[in-house]
Amino acid sequence: MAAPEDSLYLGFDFSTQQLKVMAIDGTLTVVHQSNVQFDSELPEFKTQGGVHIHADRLTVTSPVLMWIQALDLLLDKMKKAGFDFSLVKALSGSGQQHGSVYWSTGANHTLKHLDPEKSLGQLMQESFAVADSPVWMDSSTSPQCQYLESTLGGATTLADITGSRAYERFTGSQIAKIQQTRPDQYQNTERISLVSSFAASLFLGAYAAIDYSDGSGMNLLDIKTRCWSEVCLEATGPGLGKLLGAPQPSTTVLGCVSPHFVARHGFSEDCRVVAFTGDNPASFAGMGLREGDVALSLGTSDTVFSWIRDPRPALEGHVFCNPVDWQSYMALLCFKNGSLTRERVRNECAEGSWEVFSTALRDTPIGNHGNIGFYFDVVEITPSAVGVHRFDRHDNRVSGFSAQVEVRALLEGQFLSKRLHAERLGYRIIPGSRVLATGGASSNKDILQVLSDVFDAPVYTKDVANSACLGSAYRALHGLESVESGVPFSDVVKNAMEPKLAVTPNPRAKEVYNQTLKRYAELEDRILQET
Ligand SMILES: O=C(CO)[C@@H](O)[C@H](O)CF
Repeated sequence: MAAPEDSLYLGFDFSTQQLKVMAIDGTLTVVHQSNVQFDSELPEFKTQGGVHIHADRLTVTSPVLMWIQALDLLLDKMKKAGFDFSLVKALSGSGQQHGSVYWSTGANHTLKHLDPEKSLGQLMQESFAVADSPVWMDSSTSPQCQYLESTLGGATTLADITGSRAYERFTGSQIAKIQQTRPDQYQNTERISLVSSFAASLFLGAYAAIDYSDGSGMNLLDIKTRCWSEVCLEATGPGLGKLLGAPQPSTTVLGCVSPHFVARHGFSEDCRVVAFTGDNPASFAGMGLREGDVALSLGTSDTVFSWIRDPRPALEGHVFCNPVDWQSYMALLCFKNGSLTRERVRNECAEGSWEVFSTALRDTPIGNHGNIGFYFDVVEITPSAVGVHRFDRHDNRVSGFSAQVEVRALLEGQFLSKRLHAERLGYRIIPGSRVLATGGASSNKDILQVLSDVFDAPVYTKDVANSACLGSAYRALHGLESVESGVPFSDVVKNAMEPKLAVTPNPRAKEVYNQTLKRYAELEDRILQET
């Protein structure tokens, strides 16, 4: 039996700007990392931030052959660094969500007969009916979104089935646009993959299934039956079910790595390929979330992941099948007004100093004397609103707060919004619930104290750089072990770097914020009606 440190597990992340890889051993220790930056290392594709923004400023694509050549480059880099591929027992990965790849007729045969004497870039030049894959930054498919929602009977019906209302970046509308505007290329397509299942297909040497979790980001999968929704397929394009193949659980071991990788790079022929998934589901796995947990990534925009068992899809946010527990779900909410808004208020109300900002939080009471603020410097995603709106304890609009009250109103408002919208999607604070905070603001304990008080839960911090890669490597290990023993993911990662307890909620906070949350929801509705 190989010692744990002699067995390696790989996690790849085909993200927007780069291709990354992380290797862990059987003790979950990271033993190797590498990456390929698309713009600088594959300049012949002339991308900016890994994409091409077209003249209409709405269409955004990435060259699929760039992703393929990046994989050739990355594996060569690893070999030059002395990485021993023969120790890899399983690999998995992730891809930017919603992007789509259109394999041309005959590509499956090419995948099954990859000459190890040649690179993937040389072998797959003619394998794609669409050279420029639409990616998640595209917003050119509003007509297709409107058609899909109206065909389904409205946004709410579509959200109830697929976990989200129609979004321009979601794959269903992107496929519909290709079919309508490039019928010859659609006709020459024998398979459609997501970026995640496209990457898995390269390693597998055959078309890989779309997994339930990343498939939830297409407006095509019924997230309760985990099958394609026939009505959504019919509203999108002819013969689409056959082109997509059947979706599979995210824990599926798809098979062994293609002979191309054995002969060309020295992989073991027994190395298993575990289904790839979306970057956010992979990050969810990398953070080691468990039922009742909610994770906040506090960055330029703030992202909220929560583990939910009973989903309540809404017109905001997204419910995806859970990548590590096929009977559960994960919710994803995006908030555009994040750190830039926090920095603006720090500059205007705290002399540009985080220390003065923290003092303001320590010197103002829980509940902020009933003052509530909404700070949408740019058009917010959740909810769709804009502008700064302030209310006093009697729900009267006011034009301003004192500097210290403004600082607390900003943070209470941002965290009340996150709790309100997460609960609307089905998140529930249960005994043992944890808030996991990552990103820049998670280093400020006074900010975390407000977060802990609003959620009435302890806040932990965890350095989750490259969480999508790490989550993919964990999933590779779990996929292999679950075949042999059915062990749950949480058992496989239980020795992973435990998050660090940062703060616990003030006992008085629960009563205050349960009341404030109701007022916040009513005032948000008022803003939405007025604007
Ligand atoms: O569109 C998104 C999620 O819905 C983005 O987070 C992409 O997954 C980034 F690749």
